[in-house]
Amino acid sequence: MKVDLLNELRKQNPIVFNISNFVTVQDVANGINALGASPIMSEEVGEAEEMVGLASAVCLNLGAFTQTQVEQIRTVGRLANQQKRPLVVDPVAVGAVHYRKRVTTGLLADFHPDVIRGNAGEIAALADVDWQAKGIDAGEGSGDLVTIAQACAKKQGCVVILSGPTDIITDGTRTTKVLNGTPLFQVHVGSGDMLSSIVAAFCAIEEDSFEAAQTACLVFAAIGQLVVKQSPDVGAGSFIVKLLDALQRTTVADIEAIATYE
Ligand SMILES: Nc1ncnc2c1ncn2[C@@H]1O[C@H](COP(=O)(O)OP(=O)(O)O)[C@@H](O)[C@H]1O
Ligand SMILES: Cc1ncsc1CCOP(=O)(O)O
Ligand SMILES: [Mg+2]
Repeated sequence: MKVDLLNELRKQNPIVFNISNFVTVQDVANGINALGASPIMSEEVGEAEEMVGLASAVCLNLGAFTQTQVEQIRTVGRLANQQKRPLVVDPVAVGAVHYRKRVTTGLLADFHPDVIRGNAGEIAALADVDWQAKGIDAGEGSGDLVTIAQACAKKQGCVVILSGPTDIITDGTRTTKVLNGTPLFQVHVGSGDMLSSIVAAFCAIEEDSFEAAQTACLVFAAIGQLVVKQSPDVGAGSFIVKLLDALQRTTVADIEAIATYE
């Protein structure tokens, strides 16, 4: 695990172009900014080519799109492939809404992501595995999560992150489980969206998407865990504030001291 990619990220301060959703856009921007990357957002297809050109990685969040935005997302995804920018997709609620699954499947036929990051309900849906997703949340299912993540990686031909109490990162062959984290991530809407853009930030500075993805998962989960260790009384409101502080201040050594993965 290359935890010191975090120092490289802070040194390079890569620009990450995000198509976010209106719910969590500010968390995403401040999250990657605090960590050490440089966010930029856009909703206008007319500037897509320039946006992709100036960015070192692109994150497409499918959390709340209109038909117009789907066409912007399609254009940006194709441009990211053409301009060889690392591309991360977050398929929010694709397991809970048939319309989203249909649109997302169409988008994934038009461009190729380097990493897909979702919870169990979302990754199961993209692997065509039976699962009861619950809105934006993972929901319930009985399948083995490592098997589901690997099936999704093989089907989609990219690195897959199945996040949750344990994050599973796989390219279909290599697989890592990150055991760090805190249940408080679940009481803040936007935790997953922040992680997806942080994955894009690491992809901007590390060519191997699997390495980038596993480091991003460890860094984010460990920093959340450290927040709770340092402030045991933290609740849903103060968690995000303290998380932003910790994204800015936590060192590679702090993370290495509690890193738990296999
Ligand atoms: N119960 C939990 N314990 C520890 N970490 C968690 C838990 N649930 C989620 N996380 C962490 O929260 C972040 C967001 O993951 P997740 O909740 O799966 O995404 P989403 O918000 O898209 O459903 C990840 O870093 C994950 O490791
Ligand atoms: C509530 C909500 N509705 C549409 S997108 C969104 C945010 C999802 O954020 P996350 O997947 O990070 O919890
Ligand atoms: Mg999500």
